[in-house]
Amino acid sequence: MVTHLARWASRAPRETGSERGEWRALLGYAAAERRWLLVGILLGPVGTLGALAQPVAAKAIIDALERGASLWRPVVVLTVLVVAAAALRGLDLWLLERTAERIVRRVRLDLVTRLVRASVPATDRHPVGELTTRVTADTTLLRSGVTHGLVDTLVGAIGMVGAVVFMAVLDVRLLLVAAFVVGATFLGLVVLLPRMRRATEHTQRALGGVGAALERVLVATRTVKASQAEHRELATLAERVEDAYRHGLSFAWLRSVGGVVTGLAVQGAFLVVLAVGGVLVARGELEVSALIAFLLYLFYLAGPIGSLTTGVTQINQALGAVARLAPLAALPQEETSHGLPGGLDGTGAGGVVEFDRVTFAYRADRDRVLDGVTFAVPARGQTAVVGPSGSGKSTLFALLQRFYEPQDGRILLAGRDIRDLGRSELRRWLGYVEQDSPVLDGTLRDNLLYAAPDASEADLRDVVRETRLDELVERLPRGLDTDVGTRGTALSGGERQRVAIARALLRRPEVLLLDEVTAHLDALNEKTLREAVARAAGHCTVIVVAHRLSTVRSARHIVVMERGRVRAQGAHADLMAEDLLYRRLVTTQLTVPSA
Ligand SMILES: Nc1ncnc2c1ncn2[C@@H]1O[C@H](COP(=O)(O)OP(=O)(O)OP(=O)(O)O)[C@@H](O)[C@H]1O
Repeated sequence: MVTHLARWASRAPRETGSERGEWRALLGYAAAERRWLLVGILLGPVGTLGALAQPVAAKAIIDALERGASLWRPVVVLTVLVVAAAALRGLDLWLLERTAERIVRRVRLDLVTRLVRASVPATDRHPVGELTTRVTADTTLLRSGVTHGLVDTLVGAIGMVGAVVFMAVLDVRLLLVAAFVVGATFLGLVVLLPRMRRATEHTQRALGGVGAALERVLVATRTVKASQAEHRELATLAERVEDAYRHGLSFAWLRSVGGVVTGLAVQGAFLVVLAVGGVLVARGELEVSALIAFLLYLFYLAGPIGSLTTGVTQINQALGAVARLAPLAALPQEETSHGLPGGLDGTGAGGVVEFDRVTFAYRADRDRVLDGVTFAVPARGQTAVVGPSGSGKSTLFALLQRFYEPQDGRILLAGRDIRDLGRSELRRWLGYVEQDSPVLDGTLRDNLLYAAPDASEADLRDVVRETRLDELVERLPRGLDTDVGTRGTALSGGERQRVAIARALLRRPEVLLLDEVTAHLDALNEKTLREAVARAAGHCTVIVVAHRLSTVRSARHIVVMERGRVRAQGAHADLMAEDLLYRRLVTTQLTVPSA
């Protein structure tokens, strides 16, 4: 789904930073709903004409009164005008609200799609809370600007021009006096608008800050409480909320000033017109009915001026929202092409997975995390990767799944460069268990079937048994259909890990990537996991970032990483005999004994 916002965001930075570009994006969204907007725009002036004609009808009643003529016709005309104008306004409002909702639905859908499909490096750079605020709060601002803002501005302008024409017909001299009102209002708007936009921008940024600060607390609630850091976090949050309040207040103040300026201008002009008009009536140069009609137009003028002010303010806010949403719309997406023709067909020469002189840094201006890494993983069985913390072990998995692209070298899966496979084809072959073993909000069944939604009930039961989750299923009140809670808080650490492994196994991957947790598991849990992984290694290739002695002992092949390089590789006994770092790792880090 490509939107105007995304198209605009993908253009040269010169244009994305410009008001022209923002306008283009805003009108692009409006154009997508042009049919209904047009109806809304047309209904607005029709209603306005109905309202504009009311003073004329009122004048007709007064004239009829003066002449002693029948009143019923002008009274009926006035009543019809009043009712029709109100009905049209209601219909217009409903259509506009509906169009606004449709536009905002489109924008939100587009943005969430882009966020979910964004590449891993792109999302790494944004705090989640801030992204959430953009998608919710900023799109709401866009909502009003792109519909009510545009329509109010147009309807206000038409109403103003209409009133001016009618007033000119009635008396040009009085019109000149009224022009003062229009001039003063525009002058006020010109001064106030940029300030209002800045205030909105600051408010929205502060709101993004609230989202980011809240996310920081909520993802680590237990750590925050255990560290007794609530008051510090609350202080930060309160500061951000206060910030949003201050800027919101300054916007409200500017808006009120705008309202007072336009209100005073209309009232002031009313008094001046009354005085000047009174003199003209006294001199016999103006009819009383013409003066009354003129004054009614003047009062009427407050409406279009109000519409115009609100409309321009809303457009201004929406333009700001467009500018803030643009970076989200420009988030680089993971390409989902199917790669070069010909899928995978069994094992390639030299091992199922092969790293060939792979060099990688998370950012171009940072140190290399992997530096010329070369090793091959034999088909079937377990290969363990060990090394000191930060030596680049988990990064190997991230590259193998193409979350990131190496700057140099290549990675082969079954003899084919993974870049030629396309991400979806590649990931179909892989199962991945993260170090944190995340459990998603939902039932145990949802969690187990997450990576293989089409797995059969029999397969599900098999995997549950293999990973010894059957005991847990029996214990849970609703078995597999028990809600395991937000972020899996209803499960123990060991259970979470087994759920994560079961989820990956159910996918029946050719290559299972397992990032072992460093936490010490009890002997039973560890044995269960080891057996489940050993069984998996019988029919697929298991690569495990190992933190336990039992894991390296049962591995066919061990790769020792040190500061982004492969330092040694081989079997456990050989490495124990030959490699100092490995020996040290075994005695210091891989200390969890075999159960
Ligand atoms: N998303 C990221 N952005 C930037 N740097 C990262 C990112 N992920 C990891 N790093 C850095 O890359 C280096 C290697 O990290 P990696 O997670 O691969 O190490 P590891 O060997 O798996 O460590 P551990 O055993 O502690 O899990 C570390 O210095 C880490 O700070």
